[in-house]
Amino acid sequence: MVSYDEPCSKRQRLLVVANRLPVSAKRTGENSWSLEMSPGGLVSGLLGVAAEFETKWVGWPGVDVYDVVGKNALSKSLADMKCIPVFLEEVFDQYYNGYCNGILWPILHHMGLPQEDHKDTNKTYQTQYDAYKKANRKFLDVIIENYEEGDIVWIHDYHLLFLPQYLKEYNNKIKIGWFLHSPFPSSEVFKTLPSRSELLRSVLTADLLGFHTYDFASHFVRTCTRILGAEGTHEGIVDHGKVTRVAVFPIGIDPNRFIKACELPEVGQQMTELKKRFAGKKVILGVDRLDMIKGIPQKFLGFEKFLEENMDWRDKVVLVQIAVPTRNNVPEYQKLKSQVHGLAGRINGRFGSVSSLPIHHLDCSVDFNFLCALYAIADVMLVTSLRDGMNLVSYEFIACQEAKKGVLVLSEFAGAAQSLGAGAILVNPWDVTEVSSAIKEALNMPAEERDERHRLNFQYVKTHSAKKWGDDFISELHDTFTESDMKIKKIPVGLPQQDVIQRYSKSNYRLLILGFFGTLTEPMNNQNEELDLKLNPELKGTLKALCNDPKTTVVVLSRSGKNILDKIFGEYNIWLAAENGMFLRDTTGEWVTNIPENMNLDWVDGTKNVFKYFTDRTPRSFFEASETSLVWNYENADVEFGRAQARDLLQYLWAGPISNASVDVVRGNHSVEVHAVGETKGVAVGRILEEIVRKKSMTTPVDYVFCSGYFLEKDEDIYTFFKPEVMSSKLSHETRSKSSASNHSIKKKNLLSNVLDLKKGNYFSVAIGQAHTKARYVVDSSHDDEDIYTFFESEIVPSKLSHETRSKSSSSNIMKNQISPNVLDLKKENYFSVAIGQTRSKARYVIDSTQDVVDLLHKLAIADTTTMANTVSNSELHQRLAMETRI
Ligand SMILES: O=P(O)(O)OC[C@H]1O[C@H](O[C@H]2O[C@H](CO)[C@@H](O)[C@H](O)[C@H]2O)[C@H](O)[C@@H](O)[C@@H]1O
Ligand SMILES: O=c1ccn([C@@H]2O[C@H](COP(=O)(O)OP(=O)(O)O)[C@@H](O)[C@H]2O)c(=O)[nH]1
Repeated sequence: MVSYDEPCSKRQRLLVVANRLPVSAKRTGENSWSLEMSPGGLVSGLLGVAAEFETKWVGWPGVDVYDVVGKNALSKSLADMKCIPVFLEEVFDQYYNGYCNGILWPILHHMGLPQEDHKDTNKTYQTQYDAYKKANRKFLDVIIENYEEGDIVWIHDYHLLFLPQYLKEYNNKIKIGWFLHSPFPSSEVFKTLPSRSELLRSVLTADLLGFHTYDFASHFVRTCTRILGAEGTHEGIVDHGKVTRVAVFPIGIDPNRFIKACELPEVGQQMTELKKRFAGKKVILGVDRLDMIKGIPQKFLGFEKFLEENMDWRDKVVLVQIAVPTRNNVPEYQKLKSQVHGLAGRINGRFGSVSSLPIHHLDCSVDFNFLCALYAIADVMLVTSLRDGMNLVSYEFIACQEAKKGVLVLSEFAGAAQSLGAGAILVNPWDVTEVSSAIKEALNMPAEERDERHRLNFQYVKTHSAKKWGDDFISELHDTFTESDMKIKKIPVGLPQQDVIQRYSKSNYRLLILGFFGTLTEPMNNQNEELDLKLNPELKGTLKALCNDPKTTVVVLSRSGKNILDKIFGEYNIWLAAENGMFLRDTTGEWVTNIPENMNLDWVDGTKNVFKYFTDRTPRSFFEASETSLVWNYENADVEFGRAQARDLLQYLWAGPISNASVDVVRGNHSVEVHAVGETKGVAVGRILEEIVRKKSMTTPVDYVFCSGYFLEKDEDIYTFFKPEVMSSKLSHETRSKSSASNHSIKKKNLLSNVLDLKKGNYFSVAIGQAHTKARYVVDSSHDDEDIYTFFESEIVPSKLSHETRSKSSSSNIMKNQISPNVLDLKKENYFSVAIGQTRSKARYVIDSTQDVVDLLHKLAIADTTTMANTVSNSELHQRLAMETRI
């Protein structure tokens, strides 16, 4: 029975959340319940942890209770044990028997997804999945009721994959750890699971993810890279800029609990009785839940072969198998029971006699003391799991064998094989001959070898206890949370929408600088190649309204070529910068080139050949070529293969066409871009400002800037463009080499003067979904383009610049030095740079999704006509826009 220390205010509060509470309830009357310890290693392991913390358990009490009287009485009894019940009621069957144990369990244990039974429309994959989500919400509700600030929430196992996400949505500050007690399968197996991405993304919202072994952890990381396209690093998983720590924590037991139990007179008595019962025979012990993963049929087949081949052992050995009933309502488990009974009957029929049976099979659980007695008298422990998270039974056997020093025969597919492999005889349970030989070896093993093997294992079991496991996990969770908290402090804040709109409507001349790909395009899933890019239909009316507003100038900055931008934006009164500003188009549709006269483009043909070569050899990759840049994109290809190919491609490029060329190479998440030196979005903005001033006879200075998009780091100079330190920063080596650009700018100096009047709060740089950005704000998505945001900033001095980015940032600085003091009147608050979908941006603000930018643009489009712009619904906005722009 579980016991707990008295609460102590100094101890860390811990909410342990697992499907199963450590005690299971049985109704003894309307108002009364009896509680007994729940079976399974998860409970055993956690009992060793609970006393260290001020622990409360949240979980299912092992019974369905529907009546209020019963629920209240049970909750009260459980409260004494520091247990809080989650009543799963009508969702239980489809959640636990269905989704958890019928679908997830086989997948996690490499057993394949069962065929969906289409005849049973009440229990489909979808209904079970829905029940699973509902059950996770029920757990959430109970946690919310009991959560106190500062609590650590430690979630356990595959039953609760949605809980980290639900909890973070409720309160992002809750420290959440999640531990998987089962194995994690190879990505090829996990891939077969419908909703695989949703499940992975949810669990990745936790702060720390733990696995028993390195193999399981690396399977998980690899699955995330292959299925989500996330990045696996030494820290864990980086997905959309969010880092989730992944680490290995092998569980243990409380060894002293077993050692002490073996010293109890009552246990001694049981041991004597057992020895008497099996006198003259060696005892092989199996203790498993009656589960497919435990390989009980394989164990019996191995034992049968041993008896076949070793006649002299037939009446000198007995296999005692405790098969603890489990998940009785899952059809696969019912079938397994008949199969195991059939095999035991066959073997006993073949090799038994009137006076003795080779297999003693018990379909029941046994009490703790009797279990210890069994462990202590056994000569051999036989564990033949086909796949097992850890297998604590093998640890418990070792803890009880100080006197006897019996032999552990252990499946190489149990997590325990990694920790107890040195002392155990490892077997492949599928290989019946190997199991048979291992039994023989174990039974015949000399005492010295048994001692040595036992010593190794006992040492491990003693030192790697459940307490150590829990301490390690919680301390890692603390560290992870503190680190991520520190990182979060550097993250730009969410975009203050109301402020953006109010300042917009109060300003006299606004500049909206927008990225194209991923910002104004249709949602990313529908876009495979740049040639297919289309303007997000939701934005057509909005853009028209903004472009036609005489007080607003809209600029679209893109890596795309002139033709694509012309095709898409031809009808708009808009400024366009193609190929990252190498070409500019004003509102009349006239393009001007910004390519320096002496620009060397000799590298282009050779680079195209390399890109073509890799495109041919990397299924689903493609490349885009414009006059001054080339991009090879593998976002639709197999991620790992794409990354390996990208590394090779770079070797080819550096060894060949670009070895002496004046180019920048930018490695995106799923792309490699090569372009002529000197084009960043920051530089482009400088040129655009010059052109705007040249072409428009401006009487009012620009007093509001909103800048948002997915920008590569190199392009983030746009965010800091207006910051005084940057404007006055010393010119570096690279800047000097761009002197032609600077001369050009100096010539424009007078022309640009007095054109900007930007108060600090009127500048909004917004990264989409990035935490480390130069933009002032962030929204979320997947494309990889940044440097534009810092163009308008001045406090941010560019951090260490890579070989590729140095030349660009400096060239944008030179533009800033020349332009901004004269053209911009941008008080800090009047510049809004917004990065999309990134967590490492220099933008001032961060927003979660492109849709946030789309909605904001809708609101800006009508901001002058309504003071309620920030409160109207999207459908209302659409209606108003439709009227205003007659679309
Ligand atoms: O709660 P049940 O459905 O009856 O199942 C019992 C537990 O089975 C699994 O246990 C695992 O945890 C052990 C400790 O980490 C590990 O040694 C073993 O290999 C696993 O099978 C399951 O993961 C638990 O959630 C269940 O409670
Ligand atoms: O009748 C029994 C026999 C065993 N166990 C316990 O069940 C756990 C099994 O854990 P293991 O990690 O081996 O496998 P799991 O059942 O969790 O998959 C061990 O702690 C055993 O002491 C139990 O509760 N009742």
